[in-house]
Amino acid sequence: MPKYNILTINPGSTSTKIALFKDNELEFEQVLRHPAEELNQFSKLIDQYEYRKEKIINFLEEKNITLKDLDAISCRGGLIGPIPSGTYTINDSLFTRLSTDVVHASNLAGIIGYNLSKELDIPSYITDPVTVDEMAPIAKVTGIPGIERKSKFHALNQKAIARRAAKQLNRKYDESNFIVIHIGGGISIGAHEKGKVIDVNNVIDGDGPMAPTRAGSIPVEAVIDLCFSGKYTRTELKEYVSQRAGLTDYLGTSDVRDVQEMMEQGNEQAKMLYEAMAYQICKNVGAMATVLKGKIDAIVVTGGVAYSKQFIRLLKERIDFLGEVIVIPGEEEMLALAEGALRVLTGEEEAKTI
Ligand SMILES: Nc1ncnc2c1ncn2[C@@H]1O[C@H](COP(=O)(O)OP(=O)(O)OP(=O)(O)O)[C@@H](O)[C@H]1O
Ligand SMILES: CCCC(=O)O
Repeated sequence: MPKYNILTINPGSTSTKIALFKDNELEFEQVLRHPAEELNQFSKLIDQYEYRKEKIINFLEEKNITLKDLDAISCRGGLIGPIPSGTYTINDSLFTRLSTDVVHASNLAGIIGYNLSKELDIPSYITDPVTVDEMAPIAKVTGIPGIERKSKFHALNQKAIARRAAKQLNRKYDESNFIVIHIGGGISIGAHEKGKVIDVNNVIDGDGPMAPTRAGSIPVEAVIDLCFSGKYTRTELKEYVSQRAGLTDYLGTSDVRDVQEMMEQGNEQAKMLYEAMAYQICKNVGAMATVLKGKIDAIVVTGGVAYSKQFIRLLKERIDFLGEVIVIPGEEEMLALAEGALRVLTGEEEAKTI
């Protein structure tokens, strides 16, 4: 049986991850770093398109990968408005959605992927973009008519990791209930009920726990005061709460390993903030436990910070009583992208379109 060569593309704020899969077997994975001095030449994210595309093509050429041998390109999907979970063919209409108002690096994946795929005459896809929306109507209600809570989270990794946990437990994902905690630069905590994420904090717009780079939920009155303080433009304030707040602003680092080192050296503020982050995560887990009415097959912890046994111990102190805690550190986004495309290429699933 011939295998499919699938290129996966997953851009972050300072790097672009690419990987080549033969079906779901990883051939190689590479992080292409984008130093600040190179990114600083672009005033808008969309302007980084050519630069990142060139980096990918140059790297593949250096590795002697013939682009013509690719069968499909699978891309991280970004902020494109609420859509159901699944794999989507990138067509002109999705391309337009991806390229309109690009405020998150993940949108660049599909923009690059679609252009490359047209040159190569192969299909390109996105799977489980950041704005996958399976939230129950009741979870969207706020106290202000016309304002709804939105579903923006690590959908790709949360879903992939929940499926893996289900496998570990010999269960089916769509017959199980999980609380998934993704702890990376941002933190999302999702209530997965029978394969649907019926409630989750909006990790992009400032909802949920304080995170390494993010403010999390802040009392509204203080936010109003900040908006009118004259200290920030609208763009600056948005950038601050989503990129430079949280541990980054308090301690000058978003690296939780640095924070642990500070604690070892007796830094009391670092210890308090580290514990506060764990405390806030647990409080949100408690909320999601009520969303699932206590019927929880497992709580699954993932993301970079899940590598820290010390942090996991802190979480367990408060959430152990709710059920089994499964730790799957890191993320499986590249594999999830390859598998998303593969399900379509093999006919197991029909690609969605918008
Ligand atoms: N062994 C470790 N111990 C503690 N923290 C770790 C360890 N390894 C990685 N981290 C932390 O994980 C965080 C990064 O996680 P991750 O790579 O999932 O984030 P990201 O991809 O940048 O952002 P996001 O997951 O929100 O998209 C950093 O704070 C890093 O310090
Ligand atoms: C949810 C997408 C990743 C992030 O910005 O934290």
